[in-house]
Amino acid sequence: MSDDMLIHFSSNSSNQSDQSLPTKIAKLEARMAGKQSSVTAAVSQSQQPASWSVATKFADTPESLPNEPLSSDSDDDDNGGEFLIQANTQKRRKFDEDESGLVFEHVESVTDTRQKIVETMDPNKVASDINRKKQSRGRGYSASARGRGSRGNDQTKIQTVSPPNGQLEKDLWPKEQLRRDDLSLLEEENTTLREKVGALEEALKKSQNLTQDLEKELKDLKDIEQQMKPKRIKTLSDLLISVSKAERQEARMKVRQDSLRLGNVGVIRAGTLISETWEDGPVLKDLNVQLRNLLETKEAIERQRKLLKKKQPDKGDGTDSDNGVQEDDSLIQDEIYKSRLACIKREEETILRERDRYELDKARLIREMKRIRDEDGSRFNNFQILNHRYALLNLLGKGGFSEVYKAFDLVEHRYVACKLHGLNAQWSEEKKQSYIRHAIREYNIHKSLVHHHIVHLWDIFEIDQNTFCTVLEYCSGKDLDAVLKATPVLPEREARIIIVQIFRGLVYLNKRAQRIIHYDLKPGNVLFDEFGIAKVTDFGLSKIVEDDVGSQGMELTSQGAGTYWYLPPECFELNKTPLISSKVDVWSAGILLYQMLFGKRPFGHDQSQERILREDTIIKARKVDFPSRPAVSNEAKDFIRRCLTYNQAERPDVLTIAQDPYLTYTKK
Ligand SMILES: Nc1ncnc2c1ncn2[C@@H]1O[C@H](COP(=O)(O)OP(=O)(O)OP(=O)(O)O)[C@@H](O)[C@H]1O
Repeated sequence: MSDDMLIHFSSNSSNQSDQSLPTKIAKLEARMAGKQSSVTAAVSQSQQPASWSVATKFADTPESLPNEPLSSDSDDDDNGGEFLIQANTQKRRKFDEDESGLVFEHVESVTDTRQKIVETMDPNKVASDINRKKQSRGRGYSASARGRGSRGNDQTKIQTVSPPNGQLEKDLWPKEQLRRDDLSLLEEENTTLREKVGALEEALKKSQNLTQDLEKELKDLKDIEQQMKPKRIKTLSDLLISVSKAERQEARMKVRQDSLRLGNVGVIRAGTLISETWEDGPVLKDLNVQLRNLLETKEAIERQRKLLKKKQPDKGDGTDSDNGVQEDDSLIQDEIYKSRLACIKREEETILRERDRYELDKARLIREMKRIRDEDGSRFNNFQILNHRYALLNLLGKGGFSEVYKAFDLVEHRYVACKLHGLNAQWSEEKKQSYIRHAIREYNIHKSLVHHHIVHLWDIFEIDQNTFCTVLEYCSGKDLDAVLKATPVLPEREARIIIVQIFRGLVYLNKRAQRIIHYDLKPGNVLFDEFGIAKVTDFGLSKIVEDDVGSQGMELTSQGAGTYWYLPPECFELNKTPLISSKVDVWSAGILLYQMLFGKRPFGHDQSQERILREDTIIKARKVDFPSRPAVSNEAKDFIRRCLTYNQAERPDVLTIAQDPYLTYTKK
């Protein structure tokens, strides 16, 4: 603040607009010089604080000025003024010193006063207020200083023109006047500031009250929210439950309707043995009847054609014209039979296609029936809320040791898939522990994976001694297994984009610091989200590739696990412990692509797992053959050949094959 004041003062002293003032004073002094003592001139001079700089300028050049007093006759001359000022130089210097001291006194007193005010005020608000005030005061002060300056000039004029009595005493008058002016100004400012401080304190008090009110309101709202939370959760889960119940009802109704058409599972008793068998529904029976009818018609027509051929007259019998007419007729008749046979063939093809569709519908129906039966038999089918946040809804499917439920995360407000791992109560403690260790290992691998083409694992928790749950990203689309059951052959374009996404996920697994071999890539482990994005899941058999693994790969410790149609020959090596690498996944992906394009697996398609092992099907899988239909591009076939390279050393690994042109898309 004192700096500020100094700036005012210095700017006040330097911003003198009336440069002619010293000249005027000098003239007056010169006029008076002859009649009055030089003291008067000094008084006039000292009354001009506003003209320091100019005075100093003059004082700086004393040698250029003559020393003798000038006559009043010559005082109209500008130079005359200069001479007089020169004569008063010493006095002026003294005044300058005094005035400077005075100014600094004022500055200090102003600084002190403002300091006291500041101390009584709120530091932040007041600081800004004072800043604002400083600026306005700065402006005001300058103006008043200028005002003072001009008043000083006026006084100078008055004094000069009609000097007051006792001129020597009047030497001190301007200083006193200045002090009084400043003091009254400061008092004025002080009062204003006090008023403002009062107003600010009032405002502060109000805002403090307001803050208190708002804090209380916030607390009340939080309390209400806390009270409402269980209600909200209840409402939400009730809604979810009613939707799920409706879905369950609809699913069962659809199964009932479909089974009326497609068939049902019946029970057969053979002594004490009860087994289930599929009983075809009327749709298949109808189709079969139609096929049989068509076959009978076809046979009848064939018979007619044979008869016609027999009836055809030998050439040369009868008249030419008769022969000609008969020949014409029989040709037409034969053409009619042929046309009818072609029509029957088309009808047959349509019915056969319908029968294929029936088989797919039947498989889907059996799958859905099984799901419903599993859901009905599940102990988690009564809409429980697990871990205080996951509302279990409907069963998605049942695996070897687990049930997967669609669920709703009441905290994150999103659908999830809850995989409930149940330990068999009959298992030994050792087996249970081994299963848990295995699941924890899977969890630890899976939870660290965050990628667009890998199903995300959100959570894991224990339900009871024999059950725990993993919470996964929910994929509302079908899995690839279900897709291929419904449509065994996919158009190449669709198959290609699926395999591209699977490789993206695999590349991610191989670019991490801790590389991972999935080891169980199969259609059931490729899921689709609502947008059709393919995601790899199930890391139950995955292997972490340790850093010190050699170029040939790591030892396969869990030989025998996995789904044999999709595993490469090295996994069936019996003479030594197999060494495996990401090339296992490359082989599996090649099988997947083949299956999507041709509707079957290239090796051991119709064989059971046990038969594949027994007959060394994969160990013999040295060459891949492609059916002639459906038509598939050579690029796709070459890519599959590269993936299914028998020799592990020659087969590309994931990062190498990821560069393959078949997996890259460029704008055409
Ligand atoms: N994240 C998920 N989102 C949606 N559906 C899922 C999810 N995970 C699994 N499913 C579905 O749940 C069903 C059972 O899955 P699970 O992984 O337990 O079965 P599986 O792979 O057939 O069995 P296993 O793991 O014993 O081989 C499958 O139909 C699968 O499509």
